[in-house]
Amino acid sequence: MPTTPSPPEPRSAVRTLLRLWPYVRPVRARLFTAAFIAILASCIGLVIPLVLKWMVDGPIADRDPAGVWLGALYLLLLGLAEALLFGLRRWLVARPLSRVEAEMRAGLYRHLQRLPVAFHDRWPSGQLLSRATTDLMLLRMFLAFPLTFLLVNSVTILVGVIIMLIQDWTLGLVILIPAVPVLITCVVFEKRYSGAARLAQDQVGDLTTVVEEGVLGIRIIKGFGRHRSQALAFRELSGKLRGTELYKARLLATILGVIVTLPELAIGAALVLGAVQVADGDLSAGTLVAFLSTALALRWPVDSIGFLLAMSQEAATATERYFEVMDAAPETEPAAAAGSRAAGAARAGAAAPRDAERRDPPPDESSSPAPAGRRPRPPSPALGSARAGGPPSPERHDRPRTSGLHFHGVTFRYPDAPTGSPPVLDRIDLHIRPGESLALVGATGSGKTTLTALVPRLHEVTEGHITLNGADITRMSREELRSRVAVAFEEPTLFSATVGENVLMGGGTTEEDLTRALAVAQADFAHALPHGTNTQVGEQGLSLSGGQRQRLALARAVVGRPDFLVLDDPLSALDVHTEAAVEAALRRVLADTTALIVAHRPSTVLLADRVALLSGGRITAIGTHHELLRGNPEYAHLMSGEPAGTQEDDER
Ligand SMILES: Nc1ncnc2c1ncn2[C@@H]1O[C@H](COP(=O)(O)OP(=O)(O)OP(=O)(O)O)[C@@H](O)[C@H]1O
Repeated sequence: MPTTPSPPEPRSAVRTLLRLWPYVRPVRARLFTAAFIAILASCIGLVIPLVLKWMVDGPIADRDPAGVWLGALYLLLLGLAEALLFGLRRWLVARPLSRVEAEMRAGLYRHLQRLPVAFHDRWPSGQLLSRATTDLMLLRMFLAFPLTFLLVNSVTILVGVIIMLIQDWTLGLVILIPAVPVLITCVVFEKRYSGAARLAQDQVGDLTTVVEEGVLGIRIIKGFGRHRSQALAFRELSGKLRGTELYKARLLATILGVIVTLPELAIGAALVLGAVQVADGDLSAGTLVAFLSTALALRWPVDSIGFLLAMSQEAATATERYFEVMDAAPETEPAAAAGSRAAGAARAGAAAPRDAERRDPPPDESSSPAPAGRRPRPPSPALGSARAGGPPSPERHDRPRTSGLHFHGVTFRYPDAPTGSPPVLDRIDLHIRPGESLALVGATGSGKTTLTALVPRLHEVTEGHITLNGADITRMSREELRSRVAVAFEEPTLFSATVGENVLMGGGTTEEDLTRALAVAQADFAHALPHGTNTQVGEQGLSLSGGQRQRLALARAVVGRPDFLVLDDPLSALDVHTEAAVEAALRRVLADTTALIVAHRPSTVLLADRVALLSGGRITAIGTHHELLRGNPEYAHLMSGEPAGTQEDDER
């Protein structure tokens, strides 16, 4: 399982949160209006003690019932206005903030799609899922509540303290005494809480990964009776998370204890001191009532500082975690991609120059003749002349033109490989001629899958380069490259969509494309499904058999009539009869498609014109199946499971 990448250097919560500005900017008018309304509502709350003072020193002291009723009416109106304004604030922020959350989530998903495979190899899926769900929810809550109320409460406390100082400055100073210890506690709390919040959110990510693996691997877990050990692993992780959450709760309890107790003590002291002053006649009873009412009105703004700071810290951590992904560099597009894209667009409707390239022997074609008896080929009935083609991209002329798929001195090392370790692929030179299919054979772990992944640029070569009909693949836009190269992997991944949608993901658009591709892949079973090709396949296609999934993946690879096919052991899950039928259909497709096929079995090798043996990171032998079988002991050993009776086929 990939490990969680370590968090970056800590930076201040405010600086981190400021990175949200581009997302908040479009709704800033509503947010500022809402904050202004909340400040207004909060300050109206502070007027209530002043009305009380007027009532106590005026109508109540004068025993004037009409004045008391008027005062009560004022209080009612002020209370109503405060409630209405707070309601209006909530209405103003609810809709725009859910938009901010949705935009950020869409941005994250878009970016994840553009990140290279090497990034996904490094990052556990649970860490990405938790960023897209829990972290973004925390951010929405922060924008809706703590962001506004840290401002509103600060202004309310400031205004309230000024009012109290104006009422009686000595009592005001008594109330202010706890300010210093409260501030120090807040600073200490923030530091400790930020570490705990980060740990908890990372642990949520790890837990998500375990849940996801448990759900996706449920067959293995049940098959091997591993549910107890899996539950134990889950319990251990959730125990760790619980420990961190309890630590957070203890920190929060400490700050709340300080924040609530000290101001209460100060209010108590002010009450005693004020009562003495009233008794001495130095202070009016109304002023003391107003003073204490103001102090009590400030209790919630002060008490809430603790959890507002905690929520802000969690939001800062969520922002940090969000941007760790957003800051990762996406796959780069070459500068020439724009021109190439235009060329790609033109390809659909233009005559096929690749066909022309095929007609004109490429420069090196003479030096590496096609296997006897295989050329010239008739047009394929399956793909025929309708196959998409187009004018050559400008960059096709950058290098000496070699048609087909060409590996030029390609070396590859995984980015996370230990330094000094030998490369997985070492100076690979391989040429697959236009229309030729080449089988790649090698021991397990020799790098076959890695080599095939370099063609659609799922990984970038470390050294050397790969060309398609003479054009360096790094100089094509990915869009163009992937429209020309189709892949089918040994593990056929399907998506929660209909059979038809899964297949047409490969590029075709029409019902005919779909029917033809299903026929080529011998996947006609799809028509017999309850809703035909509109039948939903379950998550990852798990409602289908392995062989059915593999055939649909194959149909997806051929549906777009690609120029280049890369097949990674595509028939491994098929029974012998289906395999023979798929092979027969594939042979027609391969007749004019340039193909690289990873093969483990002679039956798959026999689909290809030539075979290359990959060993120790290098191509150590190349020739026909028969030549290698006779002349290469390693190849003969790898193919030694060959069933009797295939000899005749070999001679074809
Ligand atoms: N994402 C990765 N990061 C680091 N190393 C990897 C990664 N994927 C594969 N490898 C390593 O690269 C080597 C080649 O793996 P690869 O999957 O290409 O072999 P293969 O020939 O296709 O094997 P098989 O026939 O078993 O499918 C192996 O040693 C493997 O451990």
